[in-house]
Amino acid sequence: MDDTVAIALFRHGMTAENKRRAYVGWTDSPLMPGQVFSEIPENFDRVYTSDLGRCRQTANLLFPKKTAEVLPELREMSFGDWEGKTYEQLKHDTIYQKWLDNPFSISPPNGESFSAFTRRVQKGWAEMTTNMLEQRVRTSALVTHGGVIRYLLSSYSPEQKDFWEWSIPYGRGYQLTCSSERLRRGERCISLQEVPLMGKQNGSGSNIS
Ligand SMILES: Cc1cc2ncn([C@H]3O[C@H](COP(=O)(O)O)[C@@H](O)[C@H]3O)c2cc1C
Repeated sequence: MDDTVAIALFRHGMTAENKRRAYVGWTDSPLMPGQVFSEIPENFDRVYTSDLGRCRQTANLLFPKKTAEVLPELREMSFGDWEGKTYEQLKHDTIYQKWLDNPFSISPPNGESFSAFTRRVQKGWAEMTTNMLEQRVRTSALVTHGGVIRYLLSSYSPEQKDFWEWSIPYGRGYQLTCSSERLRRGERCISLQEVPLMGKQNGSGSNIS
């Protein structure tokens, strides 16, 4: 019996805030107009999404026939007072400079610490995978954010790369194939591949996060 489960992780399409390279965590920002996503050839049993509008919007464009299940725990890290600000606007801020040197131990003012963020994402991942295993879902797609995907790949991909080593293009997906048993135990998956998209998506191909 095939005991594997596939989970494809998609980053949302580019937003205006992404384009001006502002920090956007919990701030909502609609997708840039005119982005065309081709339909995904794979027929996913289930679609999950972060609760933020840019992800819900992308989930609707990628999977127009499916109702996505919303997982608020899989939203991006909160940048607190820095939300909507760019590097140029923040570069003279001493806390920001310290954070750039060590984003895993310094927190943005009124934002989330990296450890609070990863605890929350782990909770969301556990909720999603438990739901998949209980309901015998074999293939699912999760539409989420750059930071969340980096963290999930650095934790669950068989390839052991650090958080910053992954490049996460807008609107593209990475598919993890996992054994049910390892997934249940919270262990690494067994393979990782890029999800091939049919056609092309405007505004993709950039790795800016
Ligand atoms: C530790 C950490 C450092 C970051 N530096 C930039 N981003 C990135 O996070 C956001 C990516 O989210 P989205 O995919 O919704 O566009 C970007 O705004 C960018 O600021 C970070 C994210 C994290 C977790």
